[in-house]
Amino acid sequence: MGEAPAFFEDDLQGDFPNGLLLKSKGCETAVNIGCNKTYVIGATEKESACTIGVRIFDKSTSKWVIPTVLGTKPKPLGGHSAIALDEDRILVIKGNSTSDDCFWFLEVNTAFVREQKTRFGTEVVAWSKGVIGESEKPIVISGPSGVGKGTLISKLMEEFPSMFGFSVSHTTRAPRNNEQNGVHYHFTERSVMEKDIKDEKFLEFAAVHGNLYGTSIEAVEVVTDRGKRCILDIDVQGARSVRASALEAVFIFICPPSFEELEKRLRSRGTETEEQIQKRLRNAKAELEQGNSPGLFDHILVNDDLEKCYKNLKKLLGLGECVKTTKIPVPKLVHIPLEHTVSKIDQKILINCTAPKQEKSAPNMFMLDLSSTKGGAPGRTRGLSIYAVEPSTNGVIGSEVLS
Ligand SMILES: Nc1nc2c(ncn2[C@@H]2O[C@H](COP(=O)(O)OP(=O)(O)O)[C@@H](O)[C@H]2O)c(=O)[nH]1
Ligand SMILES: Nc1ncnc2c1ncn2[C@@H]1O[C@H](COP(=O)(O)OP(=O)(O)O)[C@@H](O)[C@H]1O
Repeated sequence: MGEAPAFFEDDLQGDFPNGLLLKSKGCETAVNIGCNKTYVIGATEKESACTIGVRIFDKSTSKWVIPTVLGTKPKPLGGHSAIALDEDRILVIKGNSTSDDCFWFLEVNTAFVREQKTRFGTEVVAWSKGVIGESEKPIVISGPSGVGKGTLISKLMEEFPSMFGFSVSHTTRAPRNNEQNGVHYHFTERSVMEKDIKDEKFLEFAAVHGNLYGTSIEAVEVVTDRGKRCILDIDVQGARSVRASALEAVFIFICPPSFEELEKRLRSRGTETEEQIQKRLRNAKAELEQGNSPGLFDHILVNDDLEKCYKNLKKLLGLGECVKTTKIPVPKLVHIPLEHTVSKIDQKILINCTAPKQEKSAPNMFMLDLSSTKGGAPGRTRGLSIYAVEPSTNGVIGSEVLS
């Protein structure tokens, strides 16, 4: 086990209060959670190899513990501050970065982390990136092979390119002639995908028609980070897993007008061998039955006439005839300098930026409101809002909403 950093060794003797930023030296911060645990977050070795590691000092045993770290980590930090929000989460603010990448949550005792502790039999921590503002719920589209899911999704993305983004799944099946890696699917080896599943990189996965398919957490996040509404084309088993996950979504099942029509479409597409068609038709029977499972899908659409079905799909997504396709405005970016201090006031964090290079006119105090955050590891923590605030003699006055 590594030695305690010099600054920290001294502090361990002292009795420091819970829930406050303690000290930051180089790339490390130490935060107390409860009576017994201190989380040290930051660079492990040299500055150049600055990877954000996490170590836990257990005061009851006087031992260091290296936890299993889950979730997408923040990119190496030059410096950061950290503050305990409660017994469950630590807020980490990256210095010298903008508000689209500076707020991170290290979950230490959330429901997800507790579940993973039982699973791994180790200490577990999980990263979740904080995202400013709300985003609309992802849309899960399921239905048997050949029913027209891909066709409907393509129409939606063509008509509303700035509004929707497709979650690119991973699959072990071979690409079809017209399919591009990274666009239609991430085509991957089974062993690689199995390892990634083990490493908790997937939101859901299923074996479908003899191949593995899965939605990586990253696939959904790259879409939502761009401010777009994410569309997932996944099978019924996958839909069930997403329903059980922390991801809130709208679930739509697409039905064919008849089994004969489904077979006709599958054949006319001409992308499968006869054997593959037979397998897909056998599976379609079970999928159609499961599509009607109570509580699984929010909407069922019959894809008989394509235009009619597309119109109904748009209607249930709240896209009337005259919906504008203008870009959703990107929230104004706030720059948090390397030098800043943080303090906690209820569910709000006051960030005081003291960088000398700040423009005179630029605000240097911000309030980060966490009261309506949703989600969390294994995905993003959403719903943060940030305001510029001005200090006054009797507290904080005047605020400007930035997002
Ligand atoms: N669970 C799950 N199913 C997926 C995923 N991606 C695709 N599928 C489903 O896998 C099935 C087969 O997909 P594909 O091989 O592209 O064939 P197609 O549906 O006939 O076009 C379909 O039901 C898809 O909805 C995924 O990431 N997870
Ligand atoms: N409403 C419809 N009427 C007739 N053909 C359709 C309809 N919707 C889709 N198709 C066709 O059926 C085939 C299968 O559609 P596709 O979108 O690939 O299905 P899925 O993605 O569900 O497997 C395609 O050739 C497509 O052009």
